[in-house]
Amino acid sequence: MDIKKRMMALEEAIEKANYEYHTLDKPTISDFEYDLLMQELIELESKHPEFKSASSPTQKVGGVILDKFNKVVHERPMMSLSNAFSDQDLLDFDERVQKEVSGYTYNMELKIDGLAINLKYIDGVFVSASTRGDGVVGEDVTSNVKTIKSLPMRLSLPLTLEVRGEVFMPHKSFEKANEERAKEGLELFRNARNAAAGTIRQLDSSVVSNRGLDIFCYTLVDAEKYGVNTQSGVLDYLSKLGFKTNPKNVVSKDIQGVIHQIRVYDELRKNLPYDTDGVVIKVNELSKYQQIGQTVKYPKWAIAYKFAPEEVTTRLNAITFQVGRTGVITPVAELTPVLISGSMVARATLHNEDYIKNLDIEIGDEVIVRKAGEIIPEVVKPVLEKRENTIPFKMIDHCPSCNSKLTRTEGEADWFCENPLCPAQHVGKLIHFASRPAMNIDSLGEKIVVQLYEAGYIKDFLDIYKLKEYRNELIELDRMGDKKVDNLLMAIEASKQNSLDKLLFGLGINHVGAKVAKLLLKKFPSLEALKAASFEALTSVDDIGAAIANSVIQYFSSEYATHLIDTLHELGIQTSMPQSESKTSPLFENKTFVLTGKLELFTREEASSIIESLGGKVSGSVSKKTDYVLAGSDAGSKLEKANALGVTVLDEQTFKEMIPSE
Ligand SMILES: NC(=O)c1ccc[n+]([C@@H]2O[C@H](COP(=O)([O-])OP(=O)(O)OC[C@H]3O[C@@H](n4cnc5c(N)ncnc54)[C@H](O)[C@@H]3O)[C@@H](O)[C@H]2O)c1
Ligand SMILES: [Zn+2]
Repeated sequence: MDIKKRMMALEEAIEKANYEYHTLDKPTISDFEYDLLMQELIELESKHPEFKSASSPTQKVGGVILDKFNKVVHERPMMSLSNAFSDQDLLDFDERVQKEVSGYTYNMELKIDGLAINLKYIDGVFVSASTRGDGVVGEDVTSNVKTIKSLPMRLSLPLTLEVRGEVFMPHKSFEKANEERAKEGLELFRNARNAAAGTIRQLDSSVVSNRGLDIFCYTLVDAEKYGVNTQSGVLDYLSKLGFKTNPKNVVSKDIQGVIHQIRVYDELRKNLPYDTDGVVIKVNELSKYQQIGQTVKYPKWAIAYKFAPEEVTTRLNAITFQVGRTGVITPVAELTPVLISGSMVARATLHNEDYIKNLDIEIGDEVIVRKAGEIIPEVVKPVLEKRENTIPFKMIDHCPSCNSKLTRTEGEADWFCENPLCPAQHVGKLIHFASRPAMNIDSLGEKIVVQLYEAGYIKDFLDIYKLKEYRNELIELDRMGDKKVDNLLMAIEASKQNSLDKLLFGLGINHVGAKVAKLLLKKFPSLEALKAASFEALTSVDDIGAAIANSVIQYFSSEYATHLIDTLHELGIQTSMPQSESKTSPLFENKTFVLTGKLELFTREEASSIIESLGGKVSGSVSKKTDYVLAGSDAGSKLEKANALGVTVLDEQTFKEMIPSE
């Protein structure tokens, strides 16, 4: 296997997951799967540092910051935690700590599955709250956090301080929120963490106040300034000041004690009224932190032990089939609903035909289902001892949507519907096209796509742009009305201005993910140029291999592609990158930039797209490989690091002057 390709594929998969999880609050893979991808990438990077990219997700904290909130620069970065999955990982962690310091103990806390929030108090009065964001810049969510009843508005002492904690949604609130959403016909929250994150990042505070969020606080920034010397002491002190802290923390004198206590926590957590996804182990003595140090992403004096996914037994009542946008058929287990890790599960993936056959799963079996604070639960195996009156599984041979005969290529696991007119595939493609990372037509969600498709208004995404001719008819549709239709039409018109890489990604060409779309357009800055590109020309682009090239050629040689390009012209949708964007500049070409602080002349997106369009790269963290750091006001640790490494720091004015004029 080509290691470099694998690393790039991992990066792309992790970045997609990060975006869906941290920005959209709508993950599509489980935390368990995510952690596996991340572990694999970390391992490959340590074996092949030559292939490690400066912008690797292993070097970055969390997500993108939403524009709808004001931005807040954290005076002290809000970091992530490194992970442990086994006793051995914990022993290794302890060994690393021992190399740096001695005479320490460990404080253990439940890892609450919510989102980290930074709280500021001045003279004992609550003033503001922000999300972690990318660790350096977060979102101002003061008015939403204010609605949390257990958060003290005034402390028992008139202190000025910064406290951090986890905002979470207790199971009761989660169930109530989903009941209400079900009544209103809204999409359900997938789990309590996503519900909490989605709630905190929504604009209407009155909605937030009804959602029953709660908070456990665990960090006091610069605690030693307040005469506190241990992490367990921080928890006591915070509690005295009036903060809610989690009472289950335990101090352990060594790593053996930690390993023992984790077993206790794993039992205990099953009966808690909120989700936990692990245990956070921190060196207890704060004075040792500096000596032990930190990486760009996490402190070395703490680690998060992640619990193995929770497994539950239930009955498999039926197996149904889903058709994806590429025509792939996925068997789905229809289960007797059970509560797993705090959410009700009624369906789980069975992956493919071989998975079911290899595990010997039959309809009517009691099955073990796994889910760890996560999204798509999976059937782990049947309980064979309990088998009674089951029906053997038989793979279907015709598409459940269009009834075409299914095909399966030798050596591959999946069955496909290859009918280009298959309705289920069309709907899947339309949903993908409108999704945020693609054309970002916010008001064109899954339900509306299905509705418009079934009513015959959109068959193909080009039809989306013709919807405005049917305004009056659309208003008459169920659950529509003029306001909704006008919003929809406006969002559609606005999407015409998107840069071409979003459109190219939205086309859903096999192997052309968001990152590959950008790479391709750098060299071939229009759909016409892509259509004309030869196999050799395509594969001459760094990181573009034969599979991608073949897939692009196949797509653009179809009659449909010619029709597509013509129609896009007629509709007034860009099929080429703006002129200036396709020029490169020697000052930018192959240079790596890092942005930090508050920019005034440009938004971060503008600065990034200027850099990328001129041939440069934008990375999230400063390293020796960084060429320039563009620093706005209030720049923090990245600026310090740049200075320490001798990286050139630009102010905005200088940066502006570097941009070639037309
Ligand atoms: N499913 C997906 O698609 C997807 C995508 C991205 C991330 N994730 C999940 O998020 C994780 C990575 O996110 P991360 O960078 O926030 O790391 P993390 O969740 O592993 O650990 C850091 C976070 O733990 C939280 N925390 C809870 N209790 C704490 C305590 N007592 N003390 C200190 N911190 C505490 C804080 O919010 C802190 O920011 C992944 O391991 C995965 O589980 C999932
Ligand atoms: Zn079909």
